[in-house]
Amino acid sequence: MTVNTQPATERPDPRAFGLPVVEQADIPAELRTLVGRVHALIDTVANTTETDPAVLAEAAAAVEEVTDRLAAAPRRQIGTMVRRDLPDGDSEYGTITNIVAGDTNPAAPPLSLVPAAGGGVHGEVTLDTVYQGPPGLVHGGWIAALLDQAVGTASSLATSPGLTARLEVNYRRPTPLFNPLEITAEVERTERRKVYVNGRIRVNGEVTAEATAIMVRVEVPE
Ligand SMILES: CCCCCCCCCC(=O)SCCNC(=O)CCNC(=O)[C@H](O)C(C)(C)COP(=O)(O)OP(=O)(O)OC[C@H]1O[C@@H](n2cnc3c(N)ncnc32)[C@H](O)[C@@H]1OP(=O)(O)O
Repeated sequence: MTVNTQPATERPDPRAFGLPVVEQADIPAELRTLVGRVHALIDTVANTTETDPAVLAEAAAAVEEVTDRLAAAPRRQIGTMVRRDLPDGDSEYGTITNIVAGDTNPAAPPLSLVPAAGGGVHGEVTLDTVYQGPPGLVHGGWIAALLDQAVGTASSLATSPGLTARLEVNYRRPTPLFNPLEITAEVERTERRKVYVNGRIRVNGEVTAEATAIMVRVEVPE
């Protein structure tokens, strides 16, 4: 039982599987601004107390008009990947619309995970009411989603990309909205294609949720 690390150069290039790759640096700043404003729109619509039918109808028409204008351009191919440079000089691929970490997904927080000094990955994210479950708290499914992303990224960077076969989440304390969530994960051991990974979310240094996972590395045809 050893932790087998694999250099980034041996990771499969998504283009070999017919998946387009976008360089993160090539995503237009204006698209990033649009993504941020649409996220703010989601949060605002979810929380508005506006009841004037005329105001609401006008807003819906304005959103429809913008949607139609953007829909005039072709949609991205499903499975489009983004290549990101990491601070340690390594790089990673992720799906560009990933619901947790996707650069162009307005519904994503987004969570950015980078290699941690002591091994594994870490990231920080603050969630608004878009992710609310119980009053003032992060939805349990979203806690699992954050942890799934963290264990998946830790496994991918330490070995090679895989799919989550098993994810067990222990919800120890409520995870609050509007507080920085510190997310960490690291590989414990590998057995053939199975990668055993642990992850956790901390708020003010206290663990609110932790996960154990088995990732199964995808087989890359020779
Ligand atoms: C930088 C990029 C970072 C990306 C991060 C992304 C994070 C997000 C990750 C996800 O959300 S993935 C989406 C959710 N997961 C899935 O949809 C996976 C669905 N399941 C499958 O596709 C297959 O079941 C799976 C690929 C997991 C395994 O099928 P395989 O046919 O490839 O594996 P196989 O059955 O040959 O088993 C290989 C080993 O894994 C073990 N295994 C398979 N499924 C298991 C399971 N469910 N639990 C425990 N072990 C399992 C199996 O016993 C065996 O162990 P041994 O080597 O000891 O014989």
